[in-house]
Amino acid sequence: MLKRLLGKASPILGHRSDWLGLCQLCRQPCDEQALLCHWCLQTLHQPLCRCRLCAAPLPEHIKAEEQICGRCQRRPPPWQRLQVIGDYLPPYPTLIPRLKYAGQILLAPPLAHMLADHLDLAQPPEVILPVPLHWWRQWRRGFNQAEELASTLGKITAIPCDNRLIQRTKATPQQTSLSAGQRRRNLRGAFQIAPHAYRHVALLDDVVTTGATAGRLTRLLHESGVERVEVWALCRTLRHIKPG
Ligand SMILES: O=P(O)(O)OC[C@H]1O[C@H](OP(=O)(O)OP(=O)(O)O)[C@H](O)[C@@H]1O
Repeated sequence: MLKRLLGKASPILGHRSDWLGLCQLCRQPCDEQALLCHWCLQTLHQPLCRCRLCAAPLPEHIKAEEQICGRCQRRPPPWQRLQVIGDYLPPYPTLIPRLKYAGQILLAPPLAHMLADHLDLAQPPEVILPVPLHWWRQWRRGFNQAEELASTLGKITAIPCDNRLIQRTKATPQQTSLSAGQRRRNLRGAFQIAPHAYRHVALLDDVVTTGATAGRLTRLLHESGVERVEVWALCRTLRHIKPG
């Protein structure tokens, strides 16, 4: 139903030929390669100073090495860093569902460019690992939004992507419809990690909400020998991420 509604509300944007030369947000004519006009692109930017662990916004004057919020100092999440563009605030609640549920995969490259602009790559990971979908959901959707983002991000950063290391072996209900506790339980036994030799990885998802997905995968990656897991996502929600 949601797919059908979003499909009607917004034009299909699966191929460059589908684009009518209008900004995908304000519908004004626009020449931008980014599919968004100059003004709407500005609304995608968010402040850069954020907690290194949960990406909550912090005052600008805090030094980089001290950028850990009070909550994360008390109860740190399992990953070593969370990097996002910003909070899940407009226009992201418009753009991300269009990408995922209305098949507008041409939105992935401009969103990946925006994320790249917000990443600190002083210590780059060896590999980008997009969070996988179960094959059945990927087949129904026609693509995996995280793989689409990873593909562009890999080209921009020159960091290779590995779409096969993590397998989603269990078809679980969507996280979106569940409470925080249900989200954690929902993912039990959902993923498998293939043998590898990575030590520092970036796990890429579209959104981090409670952190259940990123947390589950971080633990599995640590168990498989990874020492440093960075989580990269377009957005985080404003609720505090639960450590486990
Ligand atoms: O931080 P969390 O609370 O785990 O929530 C975030 C996850 O929820 C969404 O996926 P969902 O399972 O809804 O599937 P989707 O890709 O079909 O939207 C999103 O793509 C993340 O993977």
